[in-house]
Amino acid sequence: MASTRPRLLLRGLSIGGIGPLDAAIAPGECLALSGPSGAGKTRLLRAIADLDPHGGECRLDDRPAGVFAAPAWRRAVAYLPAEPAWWADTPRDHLRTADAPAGHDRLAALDLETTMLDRPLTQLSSGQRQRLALLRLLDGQPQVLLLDEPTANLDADNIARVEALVADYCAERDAACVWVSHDPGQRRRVAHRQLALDGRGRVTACS
Ligand SMILES: Nc1ncnc2c1ncn2[C@@H]1O[C@H](COP(=O)(O)OP(=O)(O)OP(=O)(O)O)[C@@H](O)[C@H]1O
Repeated sequence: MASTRPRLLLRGLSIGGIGPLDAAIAPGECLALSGPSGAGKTRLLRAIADLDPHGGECRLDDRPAGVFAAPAWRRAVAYLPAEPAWWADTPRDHLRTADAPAGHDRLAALDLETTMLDRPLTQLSSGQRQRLALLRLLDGQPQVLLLDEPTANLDADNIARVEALVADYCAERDAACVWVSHDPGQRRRVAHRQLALDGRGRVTACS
């Protein structure tokens, strides 16, 4: 981690009775977020991405979210939903760097064929779409990744590929990551620190 100034700073973040959450995530650092189903993990990620009204403060490199235009904040602090939405027919329509070397490298890193880029999304498996959604997210070159169970539909080999790609991206770009996972083994593998919510959305444990 190149610097001690937080990439992402959260102060008193709350939404619908969930929180408050305070956290400082350094460049290159990954924070795992866990808690029972319904605890509020998704709502907190959406609050950080400024997708829903919330309380508290989020800062990127010490700049408050309020000084960013909403689309700029959401590009820099990018949220990957557990069930990503698609607005066009094929993966290529969503990927700016599909034909660039970096785009090809990332496809290969996730064991995706380039021919897949032109297939209708409706004809791809949920695991293929989940990996493509991660590529779409990285395409925007975010400084913070908010990952909501990004390997939920994947087998062990592809889980390892996703974990490696995210780790490489964060290390290369000094990006921060908040990774929601129900898998304790995955949280230990990917995260430098962990934070847990109880069933009522309060922070109960940090490590
Ligand atoms: N837009 C919303 N407005 C009000 N309540 C909501 C909204 N979205 C979800 N909820 C509720 O807020 C609580 C937290 O939901 P959330 O999706 O954040 O849980 P989660 O911890 O991500 O769960 P899971 O592990 O099952 O994905 C749940 O009780 C849910 O029903």
